[in-house]
Amino acid sequence: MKSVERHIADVLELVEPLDPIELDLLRAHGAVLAEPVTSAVSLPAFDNSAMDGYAVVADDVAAAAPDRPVTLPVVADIPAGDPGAHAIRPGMCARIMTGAPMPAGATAVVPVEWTDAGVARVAVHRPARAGNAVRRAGEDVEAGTRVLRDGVRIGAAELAVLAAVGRRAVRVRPRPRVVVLSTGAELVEPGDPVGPGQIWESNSYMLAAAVLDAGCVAYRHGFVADDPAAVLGTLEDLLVRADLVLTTGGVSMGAYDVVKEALARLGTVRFEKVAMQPGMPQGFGTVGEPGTPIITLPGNPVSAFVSFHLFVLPVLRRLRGMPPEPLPSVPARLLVPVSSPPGRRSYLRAVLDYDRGDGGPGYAVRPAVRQGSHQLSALAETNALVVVPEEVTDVPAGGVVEVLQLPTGAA
Ligand SMILES: Nc1nc2c(c(=O)[nH]1)N[C@H]1C(S)=C(S)[C@@H](COP(=O)(O)OP(=O)(O)OC[C@H]3O[C@@H](n4cnc5c(N)ncnc54)[C@H](O)[C@@H]3O)O[C@H]1N2
Ligand code: MOO
Repeated sequence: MKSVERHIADVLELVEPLDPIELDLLRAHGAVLAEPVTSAVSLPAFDNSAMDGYAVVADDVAAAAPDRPVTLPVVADIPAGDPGAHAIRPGMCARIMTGAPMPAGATAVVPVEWTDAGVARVAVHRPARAGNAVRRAGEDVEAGTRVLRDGVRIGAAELAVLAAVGRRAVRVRPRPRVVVLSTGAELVEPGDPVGPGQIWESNSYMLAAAVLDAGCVAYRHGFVADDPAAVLGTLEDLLVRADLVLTTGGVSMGAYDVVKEALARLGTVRFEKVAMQPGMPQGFGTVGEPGTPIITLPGNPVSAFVSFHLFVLPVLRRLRGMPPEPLPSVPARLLVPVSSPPGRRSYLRAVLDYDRGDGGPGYAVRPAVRQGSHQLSALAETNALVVVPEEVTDVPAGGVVEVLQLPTGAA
């Protein structure tokens, strides 16, 4: 059987990073920057006040005290947005608001709370040192410096930086578009009545959500019946909107395994067994012209879930122009013993938490009791996968295992 590593390497070969495009700021949210961003200007662009108060010459208020306030005439009123043509001389002050440009000659800002808030004249009852509550030009960003590097995911903070340096649009690798298609004659749309032998379809919902959580666009196609011609026809229709196609079901040894039957004929999709549990039957290749990558995941819901996180997530990262890293992993102490079939690497659904026992700082992990490939309820309660290597069949409680942390939500 094929190793997990070999399969990861093979599916990664399917894709290249998507070509960069120019997107307006809000549309760039969630995309990955495809250029380093340098600021043409300094931020702040001008010296300005950090507080609502009075711009003063610090020496003038050096001796101010509650019982000996210093009173100064207020010669200007400077709101934020003021073009900044004001100046003061020693013995004067200007009322100033947060973000307003410092008047020439002023060396400090006295917050309004340290004064009587006067309008024509103001009594200052606390000294302010030179530079107090003044934000200097360039102290955030100096003109000409790089503010964002190529390859970062554009989230809220990155959008703020882009807007603050005056960018309206930016060059990015867009969110990959992923079509999700389930197959199976037994599948019924959730909420619709189920007849004998039928089940409510869940894989396409799970995968569409996982795709969204991975920062991509998901098109859930629902499901097609167990008919190879229907599968091929549906795929052809969906390719126009896909950077990647994901299917579930129909890849094993069954007499009606339509995905395998339909795609094997094309000669561009390989079906293999990977030495893992769950997720053994896997397929990958391309469909259509010029060849849209396709990954065919097994139909058992837990198998599809685990396979997505091991194989599809790195592919999505590469499409986005990010390093195709695996899930983050940590060592953890097992709270219960586990077993695993020989020759296959097990991925056991588990709850990872801080070690609250005698294990000292670190993690402890409790695998779910229900580890069947069809047992979805346990999956919903877990946040991690315990890895039991191929050559290991038993690990006692207290043993240290590698644990993969599952994503917690939108990325
Ligand atoms: N003789 C063998 N039988 C099986 C083998 C094998 O090696 N030899 N492998 C088993 C393993 S492991 C897996 S995993 C499954 C994979 O089967 P398929 O990918 O062909 O999936 P299906 O047969 O279509 O379905 C399997 C199972 O999952 C349910 N299912 C499928 N799609 C959905 C969906 N969209 N939503 C919810 N549930 C779904 C389906 O009803 C079946 O119960 O094969 C084993 N058999
Ligand atoms: O390998 Mo299958 O994926 O166990 O159920």
